[in-house]
Amino acid sequence: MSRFTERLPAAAKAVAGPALGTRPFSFVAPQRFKASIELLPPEPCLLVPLLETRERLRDAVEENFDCQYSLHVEFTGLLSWGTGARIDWHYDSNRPYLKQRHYTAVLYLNSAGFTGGDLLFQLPGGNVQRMTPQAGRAVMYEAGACSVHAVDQVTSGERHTLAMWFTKDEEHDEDARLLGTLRSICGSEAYAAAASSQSPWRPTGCEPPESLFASTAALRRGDEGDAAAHHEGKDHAHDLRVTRLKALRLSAITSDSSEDAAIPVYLEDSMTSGGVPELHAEALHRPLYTAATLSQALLIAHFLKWRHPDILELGRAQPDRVAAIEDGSRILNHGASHFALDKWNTYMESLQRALDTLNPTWHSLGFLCTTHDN
Ligand SMILES: O=C(O)CCC(=O)C(=O)O
Ligand SMILES: [Fe+2]
Repeated sequence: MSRFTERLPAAAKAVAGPALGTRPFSFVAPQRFKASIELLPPEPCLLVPLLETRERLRDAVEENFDCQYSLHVEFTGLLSWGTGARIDWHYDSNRPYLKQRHYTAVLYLNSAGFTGGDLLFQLPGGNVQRMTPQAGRAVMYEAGACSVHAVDQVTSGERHTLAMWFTKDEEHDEDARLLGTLRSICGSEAYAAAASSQSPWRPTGCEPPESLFASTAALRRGDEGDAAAHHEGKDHAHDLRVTRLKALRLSAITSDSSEDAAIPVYLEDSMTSGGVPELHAEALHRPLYTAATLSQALLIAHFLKWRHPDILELGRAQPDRVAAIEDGSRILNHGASHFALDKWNTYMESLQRALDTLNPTWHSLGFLCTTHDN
C-alpha cells in the first residue's frame, strides 16, 4: 500500500515567493460548480460515505503533516469541473477570508469521462510537477503560499472531485454545524420522508429540515471572495443571498409570515412586461423554480448559470433572440417550474451515482497515495 509520504509544499516552497510576486494571480474557472456538504440533499447513501471519507482524509492529513488530533474540517465540497474549467496558479489560503485554511485534500472521484484537468505544482528551480487525477486517489498539501499550484483546463467532459480544507482554528469548524444537522435530521419524520422520496428537494410535502440548508457560513466559504456571502443577518430584504440572486437577475420571494414557506424564484424581467415576448408572457409569470431556503435558491441558481444559462437568459430575450432560445421557451411554456428542479435533481442523482461507484474504494485506506506514484 502506498501512502502519501511526500510533502509537496515543502518542495514547492523555494519558488513560491518569487513566483507569486511576478505572476498574474487570477482564477479562471467559469465552468466550475461547487456544492457544500451542508447544501446537498440529505440522502443517507450520499452523506454517509461522504462523512466517512472526510474523516479518513482528515486522519491522513493529520498523520502526514504530524498534527494528530489538531485539525478541524473547515469546508467539504463536491466540485464539478466542466469543459473549459481551469484554475490559474494560486495557493488555497490566498484571500483574507481564507486565512484559516491550513491544509487541503482533494479526492478525485473520476478519471474516465474527461480529458485535461491535470493538477500542477510548482517545484524549486521552476520545475513543475504534474499529476493526472485518478479515481479514488487523493492529494494533500499545505494551503499556504508554499503550495503554489494550478489546474489545467478540462478539455472535454466533466471532472469530479471531493475537495476539503482543514483548519487548526476551532472557530471555523464545519463539524459543529454538521453534527447539529445530523442530530436534527436523524430519526425525524421529515428526514425519513425526504430520504425515501425520489425528489428530496420537492417544494411541497415534507421538506428536509431547514437547518440542513440554512448556513450562510457555508456560502461564505464556498464562494471565492464574494463579499455578498459574508452576510449573516436574517433580514431578507438585505440578505446578500438575495442581492446575489439579483446579480443573476433572479428574484426570490420570501415570506415574512412563515419561516418555513417555500421560496419561489422568478426570472426578474418576467415580473415586468419589458422586453418579454408576448408569446411567453404567461409562462414567465410562473416561478422558474421553488426552493426550500435562500441558500438552496442560490445554489440552484449557480447550477443553472453553469449548466443551463439559456434558461436564465430567457426573460431577458430580445425578440430577435427568440430563435436562439427556442428550446428554453418551449420548456417554459410546458411547465417551467419543473424544468429547473428536474435538471438539478438529475444532476444530483448523477453525482450520487459517481460517489456510489467509489464506495468500495472508500472502504480501503489504499486510495491514499503520493503523487510520485503516478
Ligand atoms: O482539483 C484539484 O486538483 C485542485 C483544486 C484546487 O486547486 C482548488 O480548488 O483550490
Ligand atoms: Fe487550489
